[in-house]
Amino acid sequence: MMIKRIHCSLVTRLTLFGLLLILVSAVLRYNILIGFLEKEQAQVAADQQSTIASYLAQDIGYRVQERASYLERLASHFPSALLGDRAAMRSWLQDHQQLLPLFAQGLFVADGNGTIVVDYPPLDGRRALSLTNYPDYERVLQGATVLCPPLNSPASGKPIIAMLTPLRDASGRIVGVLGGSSELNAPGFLDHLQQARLGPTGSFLLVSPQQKMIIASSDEALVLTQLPSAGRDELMDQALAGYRGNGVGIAANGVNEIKAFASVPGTPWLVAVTMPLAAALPTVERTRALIARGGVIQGVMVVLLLVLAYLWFFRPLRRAAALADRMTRGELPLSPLPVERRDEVGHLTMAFNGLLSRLKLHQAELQHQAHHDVLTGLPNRMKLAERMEAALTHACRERNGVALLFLDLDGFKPINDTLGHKAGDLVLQEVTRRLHQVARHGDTLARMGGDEFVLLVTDLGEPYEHGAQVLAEKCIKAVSEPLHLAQGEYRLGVSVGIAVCDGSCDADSLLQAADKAMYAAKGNGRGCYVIAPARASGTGTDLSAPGGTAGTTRPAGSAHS
Ligand SMILES: Nc1nc2c(ncn2[C@@H]2O[C@H](COP(=O)(O)OP(=O)(O)OP(=O)(O)O)[C@@H](O)[C@H]2O)c(=O)[nH]1
Repeated sequence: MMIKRIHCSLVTRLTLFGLLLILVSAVLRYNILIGFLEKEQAQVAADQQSTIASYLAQDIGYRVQERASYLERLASHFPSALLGDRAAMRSWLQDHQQLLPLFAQGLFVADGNGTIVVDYPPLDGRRALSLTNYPDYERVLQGATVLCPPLNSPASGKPIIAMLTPLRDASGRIVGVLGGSSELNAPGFLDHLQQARLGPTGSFLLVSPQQKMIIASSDEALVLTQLPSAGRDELMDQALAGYRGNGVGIAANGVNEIKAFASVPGTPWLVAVTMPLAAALPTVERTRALIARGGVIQGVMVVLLLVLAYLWFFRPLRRAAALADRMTRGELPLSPLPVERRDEVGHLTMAFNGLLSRLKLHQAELQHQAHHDVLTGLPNRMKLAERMEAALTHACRERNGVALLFLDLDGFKPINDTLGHKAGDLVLQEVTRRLHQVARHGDTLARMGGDEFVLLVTDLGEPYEHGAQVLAEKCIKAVSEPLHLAQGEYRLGVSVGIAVCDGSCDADSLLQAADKAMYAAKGNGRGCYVIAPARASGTGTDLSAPGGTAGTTRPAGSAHS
C-alpha cells in the first residue's frame, strides 16, 4: 500500500520529472560544452605546439648553421702548406678546436682520396676511415658544405652527425676535406631537445624525412630509429610529404595526438612536437568532472526543493484529502472542506465543496422523493410510518392520545374513468388542498396510494374519539364540497375509518384498525366515518380485533356526487 502510494505520489513523479530534466540538460550541456571546449583547447594546444616546434626548428637550424659557417671559415683559413704535414695539421686542428669546440667529437682532415689522415682530439678508429662512403661526398668535392646523415659513430658507437667542407689550395683546387663531428646530445648542440619535456607525455622529435628516421628526441630510446611505416601515422605521413602546421590524428600507437611540424632552416630536417590529446586538454577533463559534480548537486537540490515544494504547496491538499477520507468513512459529517489558500489547490477545494453541496441537495431531493408522494407532495406510507412511531412515542411521554383517520374517496373511479387520468390527478390535488385546510398544525396528512389518504392526529385530550370525530366530520364536509373542473361541476365523498390510541399501541395495529373501520364506513353506505371498536391501552393491542364491525357510525352530510 505504502509502496503503491509512493509510486503514485505526485512528489515521486515530480522528482522523477525533475531528475529527467536535469539528466537531459546535463547531457546536452555536457555534449555541447565539452565538444566546444575540446575543439577550442585542441586548437590552442596545437597553436602552442606549433610555436614551440617553430622555435625549436629555428634554434636547431641556427646551431647547425653556426657549425657549418664555422667549418667553412676554418676551411678558408686552412694553410694548404700544412697538407703534407700531419703533425702540423693536428696542431692546427688542436688550436682551433680548443679555441671554439663547436664540434664535440672534434675536427678531422681527409686527403684528396677521402681518407681521414688526421683528427683532433684523436679518436680510435677515426683515422683511416674513408669518407667516400658518405652519400653526399661527391657534393663536397663539388665545393659544397655538407651535413651528413646522422649515424652511430663507427669510432665511439654513439649517435653522431658530421659536417664536411672542401679544403682548397692557393689556386682554389679542392685538395682535401675538413670535417667536424658531434654527438647529437653534445652540450650546446641537440642536448636541449633531448632534455626538454612537454608535460608528462608530450615529446619532441627531430626527423630526417629523407631517411624516415628520428635524429633526436626527448625520448632517448627513439634516437636513430625509423619512423612508423607509411599509413600508420597519417599526420606524420603528411609531414614527410611536406605538410607543415598542426593537426590532430591517431598516432602509430593508437593514441589520439596533437602534432605540430616545423622545418629546420638550412637542413632537410623537420621538428615534430607531439602530445596526446587527452593530456593537452586538462581543462576539458576538469570541466567534465565539474559538470558531473554539478549534475549530482543539482539533482540533490531539485529533489530537496521538490519535496519542500510538495510539502508546502500540497499541504492543504493533503489535509483536505484526509478530511474527505474521514467523511467517506463516516467519521465526520459531510461538510465543506477548509479553503486555506486561493491557489489551484484552493480552487480544487472550492470546486469539491460546490460538488459536495450539490450532492447534499441531490441527496435531500432523493430523500424527499423516497418519503413523499410525487403527485400531491404529501408524505407517503414510509414517511407516515416514521411519523406514527414518533407520534406514539410523543403520546406515551405526554400521556395524551393519537388518532388515525383512514380516508378513502367515494366515487373517484367514475371521475377518473370518464374525465381521464389527468383530471383525476387534479381532483386528488384539490382533495389534498382541502384536507390540508382541515388538518391542524402538527398533524400529518399522508397519501397511501390511489384515492386513499391518512390523517395522523396528535396531542388529543380525553376522550380521544371526540377530537377524531370532529376532524372526520370536517374532512367529509370539505371533500364533499363541489369540484369545479373544466368539464363541469362534480361531487365526491369520503369514507373515514378512525382508530385511536393512548400511545401504547403499535403503529401497524393502529393503521390496520383504521383501515378496517374505513371499510366498515364504506359498508355503512359511504360518506361517513366509523370508529374502530377497541381502544389501545398497551403495546401490541389489536385494535382490529373481532367485534369491531362498527363502533360509532355517523353519516356525515351528503356523500355522493
Ligand atoms: N388520476 C389518478 N387515478 C389514480 C391514481 N391512483 C389510483 N387511481 C385510480 O383511482 C381509482 C380508485 O378506485 P376505487 O377506489 O375503486 O374508486 P372509487 O370510485 O372511489 O370506489 P370506492 O373506493 O369503492 O368508493 C382507480 O380507478 C385507479 O386507477 C392516481 O395517482 N391518479
